Amino acid sequence: MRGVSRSITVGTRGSALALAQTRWVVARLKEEWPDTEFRIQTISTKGDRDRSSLETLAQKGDKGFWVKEIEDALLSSRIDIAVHSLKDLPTAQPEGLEISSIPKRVEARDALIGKEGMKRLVDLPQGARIGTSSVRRKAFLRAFRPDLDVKDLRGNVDTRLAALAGNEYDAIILAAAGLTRLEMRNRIDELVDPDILLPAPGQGALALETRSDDDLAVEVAYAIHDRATDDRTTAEREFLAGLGAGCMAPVGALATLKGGVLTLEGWVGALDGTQVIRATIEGDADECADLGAQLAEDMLAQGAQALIDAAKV
Ligand SMILES: NCc1[nH]cc(CCC(=O)O)c1CC(=O)O
Repeated sequence: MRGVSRSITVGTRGSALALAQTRWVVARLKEEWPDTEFRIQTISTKGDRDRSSLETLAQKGDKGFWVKEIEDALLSSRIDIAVHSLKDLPTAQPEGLEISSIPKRVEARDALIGKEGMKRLVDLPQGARIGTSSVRRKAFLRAFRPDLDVKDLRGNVDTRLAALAGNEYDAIILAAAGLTRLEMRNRIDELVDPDILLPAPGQGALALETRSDDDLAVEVAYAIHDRATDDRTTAEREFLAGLGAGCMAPVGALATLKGGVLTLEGWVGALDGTQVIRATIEGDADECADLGAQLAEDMLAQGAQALIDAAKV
């Protein structure tokens, strides 16, 4: 039996999704550390309170939008482990904090939920109104189907589902992993092919963040680490970092692993859908960080910076 002498406080945002994924993490940690006591502490972030439009948020380019207050709680030892959606986490951690564990990712793709007769992207009629919360989805959807009316839709998963029930949208797109964690996988009408809509870097994966010098919390968290997910998401996030971009940029990345070979695909799109730069790189999984950085360089040479900058204004 493994146990640690002190209780561990796990902190997260208070949204239904954040709580569902934190309860999942704590249940997994409990399996590994049956004699340890875990507590869950919720913390409100700027992202939970700000009701600005997507464009305004992208303009602010605010990196720690969903995480600043949680990282402050870690640094002041009010919590010991923070649970984040990896895609919301800036690509660099503040001094004194580190990502000490990345559990296995089950689903990176985006999901479509539509009204009757609108249950697949290819079946949507001309001009169908699609609600989404990210500039990445907007850019890639408009590139795939310029005829669609892609509209802003912010809020938590419940808010977005309620909006679909109203008259303003014919379909909505959101991360499949979030719906799965909320036990709403049965609501998904289509898992969108990554060839149409490349997921956000790190989408669907979780990250456990700790103080770097808290050996106990680091060890506890690491018990549910998944090496393959780490390699894949490291490549994806290094790509994002190499572009100098964050989670509010029109950037997609998805890495796959086969027999130690990592293949990373990256896209950068114009918000109006008129252009998508796509590139792929392949190499040894041990070089995952370098592969991401190299792909970013390749894309910058192809003019990616202008698309990223344009999406901010
Ligand atoms: N920015 C919000 C956010 N952060 C993580 C998820 C979903 C779960 C995940 O990607 O791990 C979502 C909602 C969404 O994109 O639909």
